[in-house]
Amino acid sequence: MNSVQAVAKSYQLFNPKAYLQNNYVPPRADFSSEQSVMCWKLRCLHEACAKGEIKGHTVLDIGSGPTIYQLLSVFENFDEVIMTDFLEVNREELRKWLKNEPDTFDWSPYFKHVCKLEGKGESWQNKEKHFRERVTRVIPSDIHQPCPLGKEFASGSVDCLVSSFCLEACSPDLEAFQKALENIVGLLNPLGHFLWIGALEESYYLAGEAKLTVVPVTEEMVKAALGKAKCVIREFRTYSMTPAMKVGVDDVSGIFFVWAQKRDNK
Ligand SMILES: C[S@@+](CC[C@H](N)C(=O)[O-])C[C@H]1O[C@@H](n2cnc3c(N)ncnc32)[C@H](O)[C@@H]1O
Ligand SMILES: O=[N+]([O-])c1ccc2c(c1)CN[C@@H](CO)C2
Repeated sequence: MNSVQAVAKSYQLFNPKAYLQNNYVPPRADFSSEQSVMCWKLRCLHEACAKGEIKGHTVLDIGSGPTIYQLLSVFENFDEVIMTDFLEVNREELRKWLKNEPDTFDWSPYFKHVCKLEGKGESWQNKEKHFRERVTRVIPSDIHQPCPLGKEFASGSVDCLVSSFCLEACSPDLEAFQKALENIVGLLNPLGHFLWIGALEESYYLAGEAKLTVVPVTEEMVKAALGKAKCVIREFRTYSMTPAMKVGVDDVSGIFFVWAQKRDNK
């Protein structure tokens, strides 16, 4: 078994509901405090999307997991949203939520917060309804394949890429991290936009029975990786985890937010 296969094996124990409880409820998702890491992430995504440049037909989310927050500011500027993950348990969790089935995660605080950020007076129920309508596919992905979505998706077939906490959490080492970045950027049209959130200097995280190994990356390493992947950085922001945000489910030091654009291949 090679190192990529070992990572895939470790994910067999990944528990979506435990993962959501570890990271997407207070204190990390405390909407009463602007200092919470989730308020920071949603602010970064909102401010980048509010500039009006990030728009087109298809936005693709790589390594969605069981979460949707990463798309709540970007989705309205696109005709279709494609969500993807390596694990069927995560794709099933997303499908159940999209069909409004019982016993799924309550994302309403997130919709309320994004409506507040946008300040358009839109009801959160309306935004939630629109989101459910806009997600057209929930399909498998594997960032370690040259064609992460399989042969159907030719290179340069999407207008915007989103990925949050995936590349560093699924790559055994920096070389695999770099190759995975180039694999997913290959899906992006030239001049397409890339909204990327990730963990800084993290070596592990927990998701129920699963203890996942993370390749620790620094701000400089992420910036260098983007340059090698022929992406121009439009914005790079970081958040340092405060003691209140350190809840014992990982050893993450900080979070990065990148708005990047794929270079034109002319
Ligand atoms: C830390 S979770 C991130 C989930 C979500 N995007 C978020 O922001 O919390 C990492 C995700 O990557 C997925 N994953 C693991 N190996 C992968 C691979 N080879 N290709 C794509 N996704 C993978 C896992 O199933 C998991 O959902
Ligand atoms: O602070 N957070 O909001 C937050 C959310 C998700 C994740 C982290 C931190 C750190 N670990 C990653 C997996 O590598 C997942």
